[in-house]
Amino acid sequence: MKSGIPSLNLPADAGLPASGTTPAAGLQAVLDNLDALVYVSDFQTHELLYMNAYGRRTWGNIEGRKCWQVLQDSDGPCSFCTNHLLLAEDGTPNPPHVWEFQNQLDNHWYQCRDQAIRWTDGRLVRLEIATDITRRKQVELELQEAHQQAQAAALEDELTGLHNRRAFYEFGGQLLRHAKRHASPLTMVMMDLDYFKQVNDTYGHDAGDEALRQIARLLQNRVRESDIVARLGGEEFALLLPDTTMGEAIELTERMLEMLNELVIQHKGRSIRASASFGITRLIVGDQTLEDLMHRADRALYQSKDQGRGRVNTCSD
Ligand SMILES: Nc1nc2c(ncn2[C@@H]2O[C@H](COP(=O)(O)OP(=O)(O)OP(=O)(O)O)[C@@H](O)[C@H]2O)c(=O)[nH]1
Repeated sequence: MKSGIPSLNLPADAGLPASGTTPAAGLQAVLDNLDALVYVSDFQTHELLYMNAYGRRTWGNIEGRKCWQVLQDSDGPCSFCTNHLLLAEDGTPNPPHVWEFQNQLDNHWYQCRDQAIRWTDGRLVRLEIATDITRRKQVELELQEAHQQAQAAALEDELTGLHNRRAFYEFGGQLLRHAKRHASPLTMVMMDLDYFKQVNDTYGHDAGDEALRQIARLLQNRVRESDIVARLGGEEFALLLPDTTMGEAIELTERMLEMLNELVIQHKGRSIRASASFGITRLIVGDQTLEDLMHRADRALYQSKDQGRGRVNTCSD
């Protein structure tokens, strides 16, 4: 089929340049000078019936070719084809469908207005008008990325890379709701380093920071991917362990204490040792919020401190 639109049969008073040109030639000039792709394809066969100069410059010749061959270089109709959205159930045209997508051939982003129209021979065909929105899309994507980074940063403890207090509440709340809904076990471990002030006073604040980083790594390496490890602030850490019974949590915590006691932190040629006190609790009937568990875990933690530090206590009611 020949490209072009001379057969649109527009009336002479169609509001197009009149002097020295036909309406069809004027319309052709308008379409070929548009800063947008305009094409028409057959609904059934996908054969391209028309493409303006903008489209042909980018995607080439359309003679005897289908839209998916010219515009996407694919082996068959595109999975994202919108043809089915352009006609109502009774077969009449729907209002234009407007959407955005990235073209596989030139990698540009386009805003597309797709519409079913009557072609010159009376059949309904697909008309698409697509404008290049790549620059706007790039800005949008950069903003989105910056937003995601800011969101991630807002949930991360800057010193250790663990979750921060805010993330602990946010993700912990989700784990709590899940555990309550499925009646599955959930345990919480609170940990507070012992005599950490002495580490700072003896070795300096930098050394204290390094100790916090290495201890954070030790905790993170001991837990499962589904567990939450957070630095709540200062030298206080918390773990939330889904699908973990009290017995399993005690075993894990005692192992952590052992490893912590064995850990030798090297900083500027000096060896630093650390220890911690722990408090463990589990989800019990009646718990509504994360704070309910935190209060009990804290009680157990302070018992560990009172009893001389470097130990594990539990509180289940
Ligand atoms: N280096 C470093 N030190 C911190 C940080 N946050 C809190 N600290 C220190 O942690 C110490 C906490 O001291 P305390 O609350 O007295 O507790 P502690 O010395 O660990 O004693 P107990 O908890 O009673 O065993 C203080 O010296 C804080 O300055 C941090 O981000 N970096």
